[in-house]
Amino acid sequence: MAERKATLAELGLTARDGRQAAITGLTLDSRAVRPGHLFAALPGSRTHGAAFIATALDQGAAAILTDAEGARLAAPALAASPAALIVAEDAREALSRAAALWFGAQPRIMAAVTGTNGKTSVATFTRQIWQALGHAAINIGTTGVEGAWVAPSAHTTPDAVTLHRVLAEAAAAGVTHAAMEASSHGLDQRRMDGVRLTAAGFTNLTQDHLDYHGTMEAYFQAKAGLFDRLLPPEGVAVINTTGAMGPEMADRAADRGLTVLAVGRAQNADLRLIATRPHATGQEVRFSWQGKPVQVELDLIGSFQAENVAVAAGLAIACGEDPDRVLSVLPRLTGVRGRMQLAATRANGAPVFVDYAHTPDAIETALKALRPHVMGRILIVFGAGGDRDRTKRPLMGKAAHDHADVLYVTDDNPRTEVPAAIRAEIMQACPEANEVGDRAEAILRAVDQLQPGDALLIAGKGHETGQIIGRDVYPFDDVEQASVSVAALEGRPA
Ligand SMILES: CC(=O)N[C@H]1[C@@H](OP(=O)(O)OP(=O)(O)OC[C@H]2O[C@@H](n3ccc(=O)[nH]c3=O)[C@H](O)[C@@H]2O)O[C@H](CO)[C@@H](O)[C@@H]1O[C@H](C)C(=O)N[C@@H](C)C(=O)N[C@H](CCC(=O)O)C(=O)O
Ligand SMILES: Nc1ncnc2c1ncn2[C@@H]1O[C@H](COP(=O)(O)OP(=O)(O)OP(=O)(O)O)[C@@H](O)[C@H]1O
Ligand SMILES: N[C@H](CCC[C@H](N)C(=O)O)C(=O)O
Ligand SMILES: [Mg+2]
Repeated sequence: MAERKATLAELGLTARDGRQAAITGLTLDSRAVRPGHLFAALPGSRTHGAAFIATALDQGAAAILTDAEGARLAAPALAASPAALIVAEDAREALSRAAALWFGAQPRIMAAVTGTNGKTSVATFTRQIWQALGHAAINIGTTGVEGAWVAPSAHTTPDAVTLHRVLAEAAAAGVTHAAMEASSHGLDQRRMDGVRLTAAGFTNLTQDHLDYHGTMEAYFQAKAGLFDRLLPPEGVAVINTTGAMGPEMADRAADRGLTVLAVGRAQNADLRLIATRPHATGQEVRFSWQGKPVQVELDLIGSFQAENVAVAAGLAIACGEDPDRVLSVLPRLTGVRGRMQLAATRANGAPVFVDYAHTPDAIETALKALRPHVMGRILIVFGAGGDRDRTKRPLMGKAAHDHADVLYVTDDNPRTEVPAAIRAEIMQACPEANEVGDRAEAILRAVDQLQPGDALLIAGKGHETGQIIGRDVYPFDDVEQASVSVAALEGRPA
């Protein structure tokens, strides 16, 4: 097959001096530049991509897309090159729009969800609802691309080039519906500008990622970009108005003239969550759709999951599904890997749950969700990630102190930080905790303590399969460690 080429105009770009180029591909990583490629030299958190323009030109780049600073930084290399130079006010946005044009196809119906906690759950449930209603659907996010088409993913919101490639390949494979996670980093970095959305959802906003955004206000503004910028005027905003900062986000969407479909516990919500009744393996939930009550059985633990299901159902409805049919398939939803997952059970009946809670609010929510299921004590094993928001660490410690009975503070991806220093920051707020740096040992010790009626929550890593120490990733899986520990203590093979 002849190599595909596009003009700059076909990618919505104009070179500074009107130069033309025949583009054979797009990339934002100089290491991936091939002859004829457009290299996007983007401003980064560590360096400016302009530092790699000379290398990209040496490798045969036909065009460079950058911002004014990048053009200034790489002026000598650019002056000596025949490559076209495109200087954009926001080079990230220009790259995303060019990627959308280069790859072209997207699933016909696309929904995105943002919020501090619950994105993966909502995106997965939305995909499951669509599949149950007979559509070829995928979800894209922290756990990769899943559903009717499958691929791994390094990011919750993939970079613009990867994302648009995935959307085009999935569409070519027949996928008609996609639900994706919009992370605050992804929104801030314009990774998903160019995605054609039918609806967008919001779960909640509580503290995380202040290392990146600086303030909660800036974090909120990044998330609000989904409704301010990405959702087209005819799009529907599905908002959990009883989630933290839900009313503020609903106001933002309404101010722009978007249709708001309110979900959650508020009396006037379009899709209202009236009550939940927990039992051993799930919960009975009473919803109402525009005033008409419906009772459904959910095979999921935690009333927060009922809220996530409400956002997912709202998204499916906003994308055109019949509300009665959407509500009728909710009992078929299955849990997301590493989200309140029952990982093992001791011979005395005590369960071990693995959950991805890695923020103060998520730890509190997960522990409170477990309480109605537990007559004895709740034990928790948790840590906090290195090279991430430091200020959340004591708040995570406090949430565990306030809502669990026995605490084990351990390591969770220390990355390049000193693990003991991270643990000390958590333990400022929970000095009574047992400190066990080695995560496998912490899990074993906690499992050993389980009495009849107790439950253990292993928080923070969920579906992850590695422990990041320094720049190395060591195999580690909380679910596996839970069953290995139970087996070792019960004297039987795992
Ligand atoms: C803070 C952050 O978001 N960083 C992401 C960002 O990097 P950056 O722009 O800061 O890159 P940089 O290292 O300063 O380099 C600047 C530019 O030079 C380019 N470069 C760099 C080196 C080289 O040899 N050649 C080259 O061209 C880079 O591609 C980049 O465009 O763009 C890179 C390329 O797409 C990402 O790989 C990188 O993700 C890093 C690894 C990361 O850890 N990101 C996390 C925080 C993240 O994005 N997380 C969210 C989820 C958060 C949540 O909700 O929990 C996510 O969506 O996954
Ligand atoms: N609606 C919610 N409210 C509060 N906490 C929640 C909610 N949904 C999930 N959580 C907690 O957050 C954890 C992560 O859930 P999930 O993976 O769905 O969120 P996420 O937003 O995708 O996270 P990430 O930002 O890491 O991608 C869960 O394991 C649970 O502890
Ligand atoms: N997407 C989140 C995941 C955090 C998970 C936790 N295990 C950690 O490493 O902090 C982040 O990168 O902040
Ligand atoms: Mg996620």
